[in-house]
Amino acid sequence: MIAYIERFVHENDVDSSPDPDSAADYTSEVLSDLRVAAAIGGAISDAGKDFGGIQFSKPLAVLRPSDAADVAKILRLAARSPHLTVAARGNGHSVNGQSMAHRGLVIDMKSLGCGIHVDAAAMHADVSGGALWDDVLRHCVGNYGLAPRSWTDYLGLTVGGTLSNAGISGQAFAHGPQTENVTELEVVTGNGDVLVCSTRQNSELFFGALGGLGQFGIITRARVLLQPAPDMVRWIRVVYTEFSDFTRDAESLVTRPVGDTFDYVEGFVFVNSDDPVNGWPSVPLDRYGSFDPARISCSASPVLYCLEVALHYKNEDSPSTVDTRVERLMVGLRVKEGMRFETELGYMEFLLRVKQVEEEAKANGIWGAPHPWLNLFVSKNDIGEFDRVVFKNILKHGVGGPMLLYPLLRSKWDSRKSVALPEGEIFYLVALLRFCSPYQTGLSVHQMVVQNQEILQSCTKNGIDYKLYLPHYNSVEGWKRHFGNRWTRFQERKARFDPMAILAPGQKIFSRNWQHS
Ligand SMILES: Cc1cc2nc3c(=O)[nH]c(=O)nc-3n(C[C@H](O)[C@H](O)[C@H](O)COP(=O)(O)OP(=O)(O)OC[C@H]3O[C@@H](n4cnc5c(N)ncnc54)[C@H](O)[C@@H]3O)c2cc1C
Repeated sequence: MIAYIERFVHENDVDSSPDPDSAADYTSEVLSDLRVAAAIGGAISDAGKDFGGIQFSKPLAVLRPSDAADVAKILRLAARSPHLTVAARGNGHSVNGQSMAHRGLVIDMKSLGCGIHVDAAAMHADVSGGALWDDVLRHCVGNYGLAPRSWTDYLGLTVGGTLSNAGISGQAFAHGPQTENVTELEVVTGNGDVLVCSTRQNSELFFGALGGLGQFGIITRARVLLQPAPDMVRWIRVVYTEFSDFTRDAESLVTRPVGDTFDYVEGFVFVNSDDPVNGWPSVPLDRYGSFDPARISCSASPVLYCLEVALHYKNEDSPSTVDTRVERLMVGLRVKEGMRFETELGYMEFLLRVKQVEEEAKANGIWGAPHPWLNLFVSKNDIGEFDRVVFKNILKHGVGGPMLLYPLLRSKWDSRKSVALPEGEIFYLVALLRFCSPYQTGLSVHQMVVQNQEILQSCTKNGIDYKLYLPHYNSVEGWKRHFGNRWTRFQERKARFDPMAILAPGQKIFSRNWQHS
């Protein structure tokens, strides 16, 4: 049964966009067909905004289904209208309106509940598409001593939301993104069919939905692979002044055989200054650590680089065993004296590390402020040029937040899935995680958006091979360029699984009458 519906009342609605099929009237019909009482006038403004805080929309209603059958019912009813669209909203942590449905229906995926069922013998968990990853972590580790293999840095995201993109963090070099660590999905297609899919069953839907930007169906369940959870983590940062040293060491670590390298490899770029957010103070791992700028040569560039690695271990491992393993893995890395920082913490604490940042940012009022983030995958061949043009020039003063930079391996990404990647085996994630402090002087939100465009234009001008991660374009031409020779396959999957283009309108890829235009 649908658990609850909130419906938007267009009071003082000055929106002049066309409403060709009297969508509001039609929604009333849909709601009455669902045979549930609509809570009219409830606040649904949350569904009209997202973490990015740049795009806003006015949905007609927010629906809170309790299972896949309810979701199917909503989609079948929406299909009876020529214009109604439906967006699955995970935790709304998109930054460009991707989980919105302007004048459409928004499904609150969290209403499906966590629904986490672990099969310890088979080493997997069946998890609701609306479950948050931090709930998955707590349940699996707390009750079974098991954990998913691949994560995101921040876990306040839903399983369906990250699987619709990729889901990457410092484990992805070894295990692939989260999309490579699920073996089965239950998906409600745009046709309103509830299908179980895997590499062997309904495989086209399985490959399409993973990284599919919500275009082919709504993921209501995912089977997530598990591994034994460690107890503790040794977390290390190493600072480099030379970009080539940083990339050489990072690439060396991610290309070593699994078991012969760290369990987690990431990195970031920071500003060579005392700026508390972008500069030296952002490096030490604990409050007692300090960064000694005297160790940085006067001729160093305006930005510096930090490799970040972590090693898992068990409580029963002696400190000397852990030290020996760490030092063996550090051999060959170009670590300068005084430029290594480290700490030890519990595995759960490590995976939940961004939660603390969230709490502090909420207290400072910057969590709720706009986030004009830009995420890119840049080919290894062009990352040196990217560093020269973007980090050392356009971003030499930072972005008011982390600038992540770390290598990933294309061979860990199944090309049958929907994610678009640049050429070559090694490519880099570049994540410009901009935060706007209400109290800080610096670029305005608009200027940050313009700077993002400037970065992309510079990439194009300099022939840099890149793809947007968490992509957004406002034109079909942009999407065609993004998918390149995979665009035809993407369209064919759309025609098969969501031919009326009901799903995920906030991605702005297809419109409801796309097959006739
Ligand atoms: C603070 C923060 C940290 C982040 N860290 C990382 C990171 O480390 N690694 C990383 O890879 N990403 C990261 N992201 C990006 C994040 O993975 C994506 O934005 C993701 O889509 C957010 O999940 P969500 O549940 O909020 O999805 P939403 O924003 O609600 O939805 C995203 C898209 O997926 C669709 N969708 C949602 N649920 C489903 C479903 N069940 N089935 C089908 N489609 C669905 C929506 O319609 C929408 O199009 C981060 C984002 C934030 C805000």
